[in-house]
Amino acid sequence: MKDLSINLSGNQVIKDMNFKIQKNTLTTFLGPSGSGKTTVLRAIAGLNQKIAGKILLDGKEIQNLAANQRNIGMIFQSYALFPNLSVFENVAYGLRVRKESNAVIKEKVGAILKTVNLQDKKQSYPENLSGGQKQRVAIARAMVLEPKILLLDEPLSALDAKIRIELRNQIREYQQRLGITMLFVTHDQAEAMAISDEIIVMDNGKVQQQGSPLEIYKHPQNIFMAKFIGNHNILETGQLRSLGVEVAENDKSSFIIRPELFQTNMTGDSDDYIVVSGNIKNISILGDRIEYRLTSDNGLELKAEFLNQQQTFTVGKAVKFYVRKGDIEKVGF
Ligand SMILES: Nc1ncnc2c1ncn2[C@@H]1O[C@H](COP(=O)(O)OP(=O)(O)OP(=O)(O)O)[C@@H](O)[C@H]1O
Repeated sequence: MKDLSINLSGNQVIKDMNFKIQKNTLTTFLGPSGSGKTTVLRAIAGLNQKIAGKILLDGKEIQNLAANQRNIGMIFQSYALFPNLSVFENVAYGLRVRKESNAVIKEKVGAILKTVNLQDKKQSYPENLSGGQKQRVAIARAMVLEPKILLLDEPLSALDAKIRIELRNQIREYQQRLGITMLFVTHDQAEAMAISDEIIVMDNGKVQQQGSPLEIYKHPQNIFMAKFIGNHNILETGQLRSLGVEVAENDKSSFIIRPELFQTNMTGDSDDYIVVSGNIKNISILGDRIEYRLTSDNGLELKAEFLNQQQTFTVGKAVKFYVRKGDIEKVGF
């Protein structure tokens, strides 16, 4: 994608975006509502009227091709199945349009229904399927055409939490097993982290950062990223100095301490740690973890998270928490 800009009704919704995705990987667009994720996906699929910039697929420019000449598949949140066609015929539809023979259709549809574990539903109609099954039909219908890239726009958001997790893992498994290039849109961080090779974080029509889930979590490039991904404590220079960390007084950076990096004991050389003494102000049980909000003796409000099997504290208790100096991440603006 080179210098992509898109105006919708006079609004510049996408602003000079540049990014690359690798073949046979799963890349996710992650960003707040309105950041432009769907607009970029539609541009790749050829569903936007007018764009500026270049879209290259396998080194060839495709931005001027009609949608049906791009060999790109797209899956939406609403499954968009044909209600009057069986599961088999829904999946076979695109192959029939391509005038494939009945023998080829039978073989390809059979194989893909096996992949998505719906062989025994091939005669069923969409109204008799669960939401997760309908979405698997939609995925099979797109995959059977062997698109060069499969675009998935919030495909799981209509499903309940448990099915959503199951299906996201299945999508990742199909992608890896069949070696498909997928571009997935979500605003759910956990979903993006769980299934992606790479995440492209968007805000306000621009790429904020692209990298592996671990890279973007551990090394946010700017303050937006630090705030957007995961839970965080953000300290300014003076606040960090008040905890005894040597930082130049005129350093304008911000410093991030992820709450889960606090420890209740030092496990190495004490010179490598900062010590935060304070009192527990508030406790939130997060399920597998507990979040403590504490007020430090020098007046900072900080969050610390621990697995809940570890030692637990009560509100008002005086505590000492430790964090490795090397775990404090410095970020620019
Ligand atoms: N047809 C349109 N005319 C004018 N502005 C539009 C149009 N469609 C979308 N927009 C604006 O473009 C911006 C990006 O929209 P887009 O749907 O791509 O965001 P998104 O990141 O996919 O959001 P969501 O997660 O809510 O689906 C939004 O500010 C939206 O209001």
